[in-house]
Amino acid sequence: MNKQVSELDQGLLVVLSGPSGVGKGTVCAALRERMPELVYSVSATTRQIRAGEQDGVNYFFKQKEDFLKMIENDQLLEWAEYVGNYYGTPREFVKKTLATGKDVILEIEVQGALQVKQKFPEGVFIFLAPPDLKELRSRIVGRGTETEDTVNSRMAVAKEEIELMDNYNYVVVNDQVDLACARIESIITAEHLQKDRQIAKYRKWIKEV
Ligand SMILES: Nc1ncnc2c1ncn2[C@@H]1O[C@H](COP(=O)(O)OP(=O)(O)OP(=O)(O)O)[C@@H](O)[C@H]1O
Ligand SMILES: Nc1nc2c(ncn2[C@@H]2O[C@H](COP(=O)(O)O)[C@@H](O)[C@H]2O)c(=O)[nH]1
Repeated sequence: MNKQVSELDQGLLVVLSGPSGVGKGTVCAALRERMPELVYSVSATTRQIRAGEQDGVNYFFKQKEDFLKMIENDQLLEWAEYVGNYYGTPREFVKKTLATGKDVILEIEVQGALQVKQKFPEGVFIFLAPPDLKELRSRIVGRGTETEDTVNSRMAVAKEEIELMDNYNYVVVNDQVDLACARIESIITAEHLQKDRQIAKYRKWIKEV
């Protein structure tokens, strides 16, 4: 693990959230190619592994008992039950990575994002939005991973999630993957330049001189 930095130089916690099928995974993967320094937090889940997914890469796939133990032992920064499965962010990895000055990105659903906001209001909360709901359904269906029932459940949750957009700092429409990535990259760059973060550092230096 890299050296720890002072509290003022900690990395940014970027939370990319939004309805299932909007393209969080796709945009996040493209963003990590553009910004290889951005560290992706691998979540834990109890859902079944999909074809092409790898344990420890896409998710840490857990039995329900093991996931519940992680909750009991306070090992998760946030967790949520989503359409019949549990999902959560391992706390220690995020904490340690931010402490080395690196930015971390979480790709999570809305209940979890709101929990992170409570605990970590200085994070950057980005809602990835679909161009419209018809396109959202066609992306979930087009991915070919869900039954008709789970498509309907995910769409029902999506409508509730869109109502919660107001809790985020930014809304980025994922009309085209490269455009969405460019918008998110600009947000991250701007957040690093945000004046309160800069002022705190200069004040510390002035005190030290
Ligand atoms: N801008 C886009 N235009 C068209 N299709 C897209 C776009 N972004 C993503 N997709 C497609 O939409 C589908 C869903 O994308 P993806 O799996 O990344 O969504 P997600 O938000 O991560 O979903 P989940 O939350 O369920 O994991 C995929 O088939 C992906 O290729
Ligand atoms: N609250 C959390 N939500 C998470 C986490 N990891 C992923 N997710 C979200 O769950 C849904 C469903 O994901 P899928 O892989 O089954 O399609 C989706 O919105 C993910 O973003 C997490 O750690 N916490």
